[in-house]
Amino acid sequence: ILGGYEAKPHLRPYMASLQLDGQHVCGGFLIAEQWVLSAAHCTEETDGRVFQVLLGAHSLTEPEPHKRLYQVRAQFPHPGSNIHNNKDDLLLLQLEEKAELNAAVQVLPFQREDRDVAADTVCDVAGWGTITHSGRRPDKLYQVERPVISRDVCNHRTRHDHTITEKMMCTDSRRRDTCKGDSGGPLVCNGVAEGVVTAGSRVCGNYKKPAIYTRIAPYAAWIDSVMASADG
Ligand SMILES: CC(C)CC(=O)Nc1cccc(-c2cccc(CN)c2)c1
Repeated sequence: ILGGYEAKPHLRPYMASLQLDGQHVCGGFLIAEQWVLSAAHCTEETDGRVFQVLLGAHSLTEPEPHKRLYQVRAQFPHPGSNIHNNKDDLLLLQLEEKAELNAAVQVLPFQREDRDVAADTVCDVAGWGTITHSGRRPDKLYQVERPVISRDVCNHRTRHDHTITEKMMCTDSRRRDTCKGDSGGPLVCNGVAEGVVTAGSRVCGNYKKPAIYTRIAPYAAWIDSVMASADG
């Protein structure tokens, strides 16, 4: 998160850190007791290894009462996701067991009504992604508030040049922005997860490249079907 600030500990009890060998790779969030939603492109540099999911954390390294690392039983990237574009950039992770819910571990509801969030709506996004242009990685969760910008503005030739589909949304990226390691985290508007951070042009804090999110509502049926099929 660029231009943001340290979050209040455990006020975002749905936040997950997707880790490999104890290293934070991407964000994610708890959408059901045994399910975390993240971004498919987070699996690009894992060469087939399965993530571990840290829940209940504020600091990535310090011991905290409700902090717990969960094994992942299965990972389900959206079938339409690919490395060449940001389309269908969603990843469902089934935990090895149901997460123990408590003050620091809670589910976040996601938007099921497929309607655009109005431009200028101020939403918030959090993550353990880089907090400086030089790539400094924080130990604590950071957050930032960002206004939604219209798809027309985001699709302007000088911005994302008509690559933003109706299943994506954008927020202003002037100075304050998402960055490497924030992918997979939720864009929360009025207490509901409306989007999932995607890397997009992989630049950060440049107003010409607004932050891009996969809108969740268009994928509600896919999410429900995967959870139902795998839960048995
Ligand atoms: C395997 C993956 C972690 C590789 C990857 O995603 N790299 C990477 C590099 C630079 C910026 C970003 C990035 C993320 C989220 C939002 C944005 C743009 N606001 C950029 C992402």
